[in-house]
Amino acid sequence: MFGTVVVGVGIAGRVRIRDLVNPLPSTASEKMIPKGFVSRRTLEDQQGLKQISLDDALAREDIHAAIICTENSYHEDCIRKFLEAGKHVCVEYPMALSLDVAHDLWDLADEKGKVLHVEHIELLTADYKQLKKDIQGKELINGTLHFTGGPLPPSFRFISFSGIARLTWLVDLFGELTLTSAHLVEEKDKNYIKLNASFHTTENQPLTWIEERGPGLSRCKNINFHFTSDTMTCLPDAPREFVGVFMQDFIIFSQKLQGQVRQEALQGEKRRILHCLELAEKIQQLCEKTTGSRM
Ligand SMILES: NC(=O)C1=CN([C@@H]2O[C@H](COP(=O)(O)OP(=O)(O)OC[C@H]3O[C@@H](n4cnc5c(N)ncnc54)[C@H](O)[C@@H]3O)[C@@H](O)[C@H]2O)C=CC1
Ligand SMILES: C=CC1=C(C)/C(=C/c2[nH]c(/C=C3N=C(/C=C4\NC(=O)C(C)=C4C=C)C(C)=C\3CCC(=O)O)c(CCC(=O)O)c2C)NC1=O
Repeated sequence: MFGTVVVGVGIAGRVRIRDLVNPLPSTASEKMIPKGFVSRRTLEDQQGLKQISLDDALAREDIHAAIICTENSYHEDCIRKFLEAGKHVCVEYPMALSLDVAHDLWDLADEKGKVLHVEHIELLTADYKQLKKDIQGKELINGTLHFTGGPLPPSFRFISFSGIARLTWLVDLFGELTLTSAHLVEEKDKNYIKLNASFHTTENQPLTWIEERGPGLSRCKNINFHFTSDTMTCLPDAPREFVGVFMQDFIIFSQKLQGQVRQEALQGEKRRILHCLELAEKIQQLCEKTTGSRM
């Protein structure tokens, strides 16, 4: 049994509390025992769960794992504290805001012999699983993934990190990428931002990622993938799965704690996460170079 706390009570944190309090019967998630939640604010009970202090969460011996759902700017500090206290960690993406920090945190997890799991629910949606199946075996000529969404607060940090889910899609679909260019358009007074990043696949085929955020833009992903066989211009519309994406991720985390995930799978996942963070960092550096300012 693994005593577990949720840290950070925003949209993701509330969903995590829901899943922790209602594990899916006959899955590894049943071994996770809710012990409370941690927040910088003083909050009333959440879905029957009590608030506890960060210090208590770190010190208590009946707490073995933390699910970190704070804004991106707090991930590093939170992960470090829980790993140092000898707890397993599940963190919402992006795990860190630089490649160095990410390496450092994995090293700390290894040193402590604890699981460091990074949520990537974008790979668990029914639509994505269908897309991956549909693309299998096709030869890419070129492609674009264009995301739009509402503005994020500054604590979600640079757009290539807050939007790492789109990068993760491209890498999971087409393999490791090489960045060829990155360009940022920002209209701060309008709360509008647009990133345009270009890559080559290992086969030298071009891919473009556009991440656009501004008031009135609804969450949407547009694809335009040209293959030698055909062209895909919309996402497949797969029926919703019975088990929600955050619950699927919670089960994977629980399986990792129980030693039920193979080493090769863990290593592959870590390699993908680090590769995406490396690309995100290179995009940030290139954008800062071209605008000449830190963002
Ligand atoms: N919402 C989602 O569907 C997903 C979120 N994530 C990740 O989860 C993390 C958290 O994202 P969200 O929960 O969506 O963000 P959010 O803005 O709802 O919550 C983020 C943090 O803000 C704090 N917070 C919220 N309202 C506050 C207030 N009025 N005063 C002080 N603190 C407040 C919460 O305690 C929480 O720690 C991010 O790293 C994000 O990238 C990842 C995948 C999906
Ligand atoms: C309605 C308002 C709404 C908000 C404010 C929201 C926030 C939100 N959703 C995210 C990802 C995500 N959010 C979802 C899904 C959901 N997330 C949800 O809050 C709900 C209700 C679903 C619906 C099932 C998924 C699958 C991702 C992963 C990235 C993606 O594929 O878009 C992220 C992480 C950063 C990012 O990838 O953009 C944020 C901040 N999502 C929303 O849908």
